[in-house]
Amino acid sequence: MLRTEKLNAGYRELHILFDVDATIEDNKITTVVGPNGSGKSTFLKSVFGLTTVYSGKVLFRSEDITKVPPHQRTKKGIAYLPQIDNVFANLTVEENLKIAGYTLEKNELKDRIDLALDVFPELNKYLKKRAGALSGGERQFLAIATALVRKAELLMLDEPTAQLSPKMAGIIFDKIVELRDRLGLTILLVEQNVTGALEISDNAYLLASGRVIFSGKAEELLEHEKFEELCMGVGIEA
Ligand SMILES: Nc1ncnc2c1ncn2[C@@H]1O[C@H](COP(=O)(O)OP(=O)(O)OP(=O)(O)O)[C@@H](O)[C@H]1O
Repeated sequence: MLRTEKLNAGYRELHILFDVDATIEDNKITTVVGPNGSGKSTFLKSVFGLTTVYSGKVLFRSEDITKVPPHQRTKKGIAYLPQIDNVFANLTVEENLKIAGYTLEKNELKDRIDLALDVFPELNKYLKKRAGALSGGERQFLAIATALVRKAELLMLDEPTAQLSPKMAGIIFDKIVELRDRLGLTILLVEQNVTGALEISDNAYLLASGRVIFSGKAEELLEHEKFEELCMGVGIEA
């Protein structure tokens, strides 16, 4: 579904990603792990068009989208949910869902909201509540629900379980699996909760200092004899 080829990207003159080759397969969960500052979020932002790309390509369904602005990537079915500020805190849950689908015609909007609420029935009782008053987990539900209303096919989530209780993190992981299995979505995940994320993932990438140092099956990475060293950044040459 999505491929990057020799992607070099960063923030103006600050070069962060080096020659990143990645293939994000359809209907799979792919997790990007790596030490703090290794460029995981920058990778998601680059796929969404929020960084400076110096060279290389981003291909979505074989189309070169490297120069396509973010709002058009959204229209193509790519959703990027940053760790914070991923909902409108001052609007109600219902308003957030409606705004997400503002380009849809009325019946379709209703169908998409029904679908989102079917995946996240927990939100039903909060429709009139301000999003800012939701718990961290509920806010993640809402953020993902708005992506469903927007008809996302590739859903990129940046640390969706950050600051959540282990129980709520487990629920979020279960929902992510449901999005893959029930709705056929393709998920690209960045997580600090490495083990939890890899356990639900099909594929994995490990970044260190902006370079891919492992790519393969998630279980291969989980079972790697140097798993902890690799993921904590200990012993990795910068
Ligand atoms: N908007 C920005 N402008 C300039 N530099 C940035 C910006 N965002 C991130 N960086 C820098 O890019 C580098 C990679 O950051 P990034 O957030 O991609 O890493 P990460 O692997 O997601 O880290 P973490 O696990 O700590 O979230 C860091 O050195 C960071 O300071």
